[in-house]
Amino acid sequence: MEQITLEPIARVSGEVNVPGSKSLSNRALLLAALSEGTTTVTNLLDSDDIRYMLTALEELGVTYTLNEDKTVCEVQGLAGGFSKTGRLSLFLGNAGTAMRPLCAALAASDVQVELTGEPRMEERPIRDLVDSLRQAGANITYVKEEGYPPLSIEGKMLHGGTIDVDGSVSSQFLTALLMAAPLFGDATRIRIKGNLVSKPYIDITLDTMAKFGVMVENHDYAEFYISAGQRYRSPGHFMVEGDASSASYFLAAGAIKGGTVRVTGVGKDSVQGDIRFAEVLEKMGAKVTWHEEYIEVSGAHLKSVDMDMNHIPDAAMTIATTALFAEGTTCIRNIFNWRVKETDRLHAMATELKKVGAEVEEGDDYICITPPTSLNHAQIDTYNDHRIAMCFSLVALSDTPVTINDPGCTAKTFPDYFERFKRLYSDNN
Ligand SMILES: O=C(O)C1=C[C@@H](OP(=O)(O)O)[C@@H](O)[C@H](O)C1
Ligand SMILES: C=C(OP(=O)(O)O)C(=O)O
Repeated sequence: MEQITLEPIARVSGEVNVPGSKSLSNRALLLAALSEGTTTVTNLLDSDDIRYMLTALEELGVTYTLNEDKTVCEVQGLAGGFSKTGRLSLFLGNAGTAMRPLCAALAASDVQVELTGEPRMEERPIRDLVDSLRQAGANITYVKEEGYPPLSIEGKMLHGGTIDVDGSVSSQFLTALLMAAPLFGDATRIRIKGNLVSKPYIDITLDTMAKFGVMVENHDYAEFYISAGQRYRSPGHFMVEGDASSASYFLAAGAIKGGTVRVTGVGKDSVQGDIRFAEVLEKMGAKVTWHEEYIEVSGAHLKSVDMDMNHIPDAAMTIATTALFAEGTTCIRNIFNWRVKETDRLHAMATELKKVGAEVEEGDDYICITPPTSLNHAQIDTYNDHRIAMCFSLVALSDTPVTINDPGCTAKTFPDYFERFKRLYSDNN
């Protein structure tokens, strides 16, 4: 197994431009494919999750060209759903933003397809989405275990109407329904059951749909209405913002060992909820400058926080390792769905934080972290979870090295993370 050891880092400062947002890249590619007209997507993320979407679209008959560094993609829209004869099998790795939205769009298309993924994808729930699509008439069956991929889909015209969806496990189910709704035969009313999690991702969905010409009525995140007859139309050009979750590691580094770190590619008006990670750093005592073009963080004495972080589930993991540098006990609450992502993140984070010496309380839906007086040098297991690899790189901002097992797992969303992280301190140490 590959490993990387980061030696203690005395100081960080400088500017980092983060790669394109995973959430926006996969939404834009799918909607460009369903649109009338050609869309040029720029600042596209080049990572595993996006490659799975691109490969699936190609196999579904979508024509596109990619530039050399794969950050510009010109997509010829289909002006409606997918249509392909013969049975297809599409492998989607562990990309939730490909599996869930494609499931809905394909259920409403003229295709016969099996959706498969990595072993962990077969443990990630999808029942709430399948149940809601079945209300619209979808024909989807579970190939192995009930409620989980792989899925066999006999696509057909879905009727829309009133659909209930449980939003308490993943917002991606609602995102998938919303994006597919313009393919349905009728107007669609979506009613949310349970407490909708990760709400800001719905804002990303609605904003992207609006850029592709489809308007959704949002009744306080409890009910959504998509009127009949709306069709996706290419905006011509779609610029993907930098990834706000990827920004969190650099911003946290600035708060812990700045100097000042400026992250460009995302700014105060970003559509991504994860920019609110910087508000948590502010609460912990860091100085944050919010600009249209960048977010900048300077180091300070950090103190603990006790917060509901349901709105920033991905960036909240970065708070768990930032907590190692804060005075007092930090609690991250209302994060039950950490357990159904790339790994059981609640348990994995608790296990790895204990290895570096932290005192950790792992609750059903929360984690509390009390830092030790000095950190241990540990080998961090990453469970094929890119975010565990990235957030534990922050341990090197102490006076102890850190060894990260399988650092290549960052390829899911940030293939050259460790090179970019090193650039922040190689000029300063
Ligand atoms: O819609 C999206 O782009 C995402 C939604 C979130 O998932 P949940 O809604 O399952 O929390 C987030 O964790 C994931 O990385 C991306
Ligand atoms: C939860 C994540 O991914 P996915 O889009 O596969 O759900 C993530 O990137 O942290």
